[in-house]
Amino acid sequence: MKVVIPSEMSRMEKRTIQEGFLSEDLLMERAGLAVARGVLALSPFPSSVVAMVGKGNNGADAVVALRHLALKSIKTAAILLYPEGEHSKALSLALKRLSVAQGGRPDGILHFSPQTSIHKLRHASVIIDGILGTGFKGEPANEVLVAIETMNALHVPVLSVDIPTGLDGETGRGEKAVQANRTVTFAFPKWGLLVDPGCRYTGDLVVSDIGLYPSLSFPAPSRQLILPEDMATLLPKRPPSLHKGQAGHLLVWGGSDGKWGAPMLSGLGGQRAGAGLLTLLFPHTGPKTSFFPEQMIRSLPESFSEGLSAIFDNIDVVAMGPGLSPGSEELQISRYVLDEFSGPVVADAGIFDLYRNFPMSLVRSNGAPLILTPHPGEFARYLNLPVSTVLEHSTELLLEWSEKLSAIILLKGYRTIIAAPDGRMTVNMTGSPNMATAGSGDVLTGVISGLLAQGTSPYEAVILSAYLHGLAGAELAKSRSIGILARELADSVGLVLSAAATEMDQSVPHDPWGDILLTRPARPILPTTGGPYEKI
Ligand SMILES: NC(=O)C1=CN([C@@H]2O[C@H](COP(=O)(O)OP(=O)(O)OC[C@H]3O[C@@H](n4cnc5c(N)ncnc54)[C@H](OP(=O)(O)O)[C@@H]3O)[C@@H](O)[C@H]2O)[C@@H](O)CC1
Ligand SMILES: Nc1ncnc2c1ncn2[C@@H]1O[C@H](COP(=O)(O)OP(=O)(O)O)[C@@H](O)[C@H]1O
Ligand SMILES: [K+]
Repeated sequence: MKVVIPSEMSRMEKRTIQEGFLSEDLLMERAGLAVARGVLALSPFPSSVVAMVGKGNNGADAVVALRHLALKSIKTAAILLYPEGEHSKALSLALKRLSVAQGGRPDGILHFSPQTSIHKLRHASVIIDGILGTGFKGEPANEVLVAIETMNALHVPVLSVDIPTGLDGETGRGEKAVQANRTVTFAFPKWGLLVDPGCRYTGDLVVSDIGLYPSLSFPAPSRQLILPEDMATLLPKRPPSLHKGQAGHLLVWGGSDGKWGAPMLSGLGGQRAGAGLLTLLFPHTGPKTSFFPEQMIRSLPESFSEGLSAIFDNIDVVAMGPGLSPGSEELQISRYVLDEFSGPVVADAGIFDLYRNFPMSLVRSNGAPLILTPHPGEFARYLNLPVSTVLEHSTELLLEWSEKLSAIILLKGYRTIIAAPDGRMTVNMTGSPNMATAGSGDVLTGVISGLLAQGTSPYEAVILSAYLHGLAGAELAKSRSIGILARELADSVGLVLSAAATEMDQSVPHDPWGDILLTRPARPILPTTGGPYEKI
């Protein structure tokens, strides 16, 4: 599914109006009606609905919603943050229409003050947040901050129009944003609503079609979200005559004393994703057998400078880094893999420590595909930045570094995000807190590598893996929400992949104009900066 940023959204709106001959009034009617429906989803029989109204079209949408509710005999009030002279044309018109629908009640349209508005707000069944939408830039002005704080301090359900006020739709930043219970967004989800920390402010996210012409906005989607229906086109094809030699040979190189399990789990992830053959490459001091008998072991010779090419012959994909401890031999081997091995390389864990003082050296001189899968702590160490900076600026950092390194970067987390050097980005929404267990990330590295080994193209392999890996955790959570082992997560990947492959051909009838409910994030909100990665 396409995901947009605010500038794409306003371009789409302008061109739909100018070239598509749909009026702003009509689009706003549809938007307002979707919001009114959202209000009733939160509170089916509201005693009163109050809207906090800014000066732009976000406020106008909220006022249109109030009118639809007033016409159904629901008590409504619009609380205005700005004097009439500052209102957009659409807002002025919407207020006139509301006043008629309210029968001209003097307390139907009021001006905001923290002292006098609090009574009305506190007794509302739902508050509509129509202060700022996609026109928001910078930091919320003072009068907006006061309104946000007033709303957040009350225990009244809040429905945000398009985006919670104070949230940046392009990056998901917004420490002081409205904490919504539901957000009704128009046409397409905005990137900032889906990524962390923005996703913690949206509540349930509903995407409502309002009739915009997406083709009038951009030639190709640059940002997206993976939905179940996207899987059909991404899954590797497995003809009936397939033999293991055709399903790819994955080599996982990693491990160190105390951490031999990490590469084994990556190997298992690759095998559960369908790789035909799996070899673990260990130093000569490493184990000679794997915990899993289906995995082959190859030991590096004590002096390996001449022998590396033989090791990587006939290998389709290399995953390197799980459990790896940095050292000069490790640098030498990784250089060989990056520059001489011609297949895709997935780099994780120990590789980020190995290259932390010279991050640009991770570039592959042979130009073959490179995929990096750090968690925020690893990415921060690798770039020598505080973790809080990585968490706050994840979108920008991923775009910048994937271009610099010519690599696909997947940043793991509650909402994993993926960036490609050409500017494409994907956010993944599957997952479950039961995955917060050692080795989950190792499994993901393996799943990506396993799909690559079967010939899936790099970007597709990465986004599909993030989706499947999260789905596997969520499936397991149905029977075990706590205490899973990473090896069980890998097993679950195999099961969800198989289920997806069998369901692939069954088309589900759907309503293309229907609202889409995207998410039910956990509440209450958690601190978004610092957090557990600070300790790593
Ligand atoms: N896109 C679509 O297809 C459709 C969009 N629709 C709706 O329109 C909404 C976008 O409307 P919009 O462009 O009028 O912007 P909106 O967010 O209401 O506010 C703009 C005002 O905010 C102000 N402002 C900015 N930053 C600020 C700050 N930090 N602190 C304080 N103030 C700040 C800024 O003032 P300025 O800084 O320019 O003085 C400006 O006057 C969109 O979200 C959706 O709800 C639907 O109706 C139909 C189809
Ligand atoms: N609460 C959660 N919601 C969604 N995904 C999660 C959650 N907790 C962990 N994960 C996923 O589990 C994986 C953990 O990876 P990582 O931190 O690298 O673990 P390890 O290093 O132990 O293998 C990531 O893919 C992350 O997205
Ligand atoms: K809003």
